Amino acid sequence: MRSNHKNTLLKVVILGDGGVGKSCLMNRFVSNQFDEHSFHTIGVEFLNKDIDINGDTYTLQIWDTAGQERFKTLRTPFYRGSDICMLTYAINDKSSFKNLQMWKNEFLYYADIKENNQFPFIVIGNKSDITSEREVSQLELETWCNENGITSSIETSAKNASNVQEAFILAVEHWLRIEKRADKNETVYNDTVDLTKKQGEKSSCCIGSSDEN
Ligand SMILES: Nc1nc2c(ncn2[C@@H]2O[C@H](COP(=O)(O)OP(=O)(O)OP(=O)(O)O)[C@@H](O)[C@H]2O)c(=O)[nH]1
Repeated sequence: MRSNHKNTLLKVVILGDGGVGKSCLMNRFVSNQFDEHSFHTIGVEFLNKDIDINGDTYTLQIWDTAGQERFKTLRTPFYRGSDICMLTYAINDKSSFKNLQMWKNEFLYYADIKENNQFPFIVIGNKSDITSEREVSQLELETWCNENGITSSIETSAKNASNVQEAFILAVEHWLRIEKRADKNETVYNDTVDLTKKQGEKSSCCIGSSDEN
């Protein structure tokens, strides 16, 4: 009997300032471990992990990048071909939140993405276990996402494993929504061409876009 089970490989890149917890998030997700004395990443590192969503398997190839400015030339060549981008800050570090815009722009430029509202970004507010030191409110997070057309965001703690699995699932679900919409538009495009084009006539149809993210 043939199975309809699909296996899809997705490249996920994690960006954000040095020290926000990108490596710890990846290690919590992949190995369920947390390192209190995690070293700064130099360049990039990647790990694979499979997750199942609605009966299909997604192999996430997770690229953890160096957040420190001095490693910019080492990390940016790895942005191309990404399927998902996780923009990460720490809830106790306002400046890492303010830098999200810079990270988004850097990613769009080096990944060479033209239609930025069609790309699955997810914003991660890490270190949610230290709320007593909170410098970024949930409202500020929502506002920034709204202003930037981003519909997926979540607060996580790599330390106590809160919402880490959920963040990666949310990211894949976001990717799936965009993928389905692209398929639908393609079908509409093909139907339009087939149904309206008379023989010998040039096609001049265009694909409609949607505000929904
Ligand atoms: N309290 C708390 N500390 C965390 C959490 N995640 C990471 N840390 C700590 O934050 C520090 C930096 O974590 P990393 O994962 O190395 O940060 P990074 O973003 O990968 O840093 P770069 O490699 O320099 O870009 C380490 O001391 C971690 O133990 C968290 O969820 N809560």
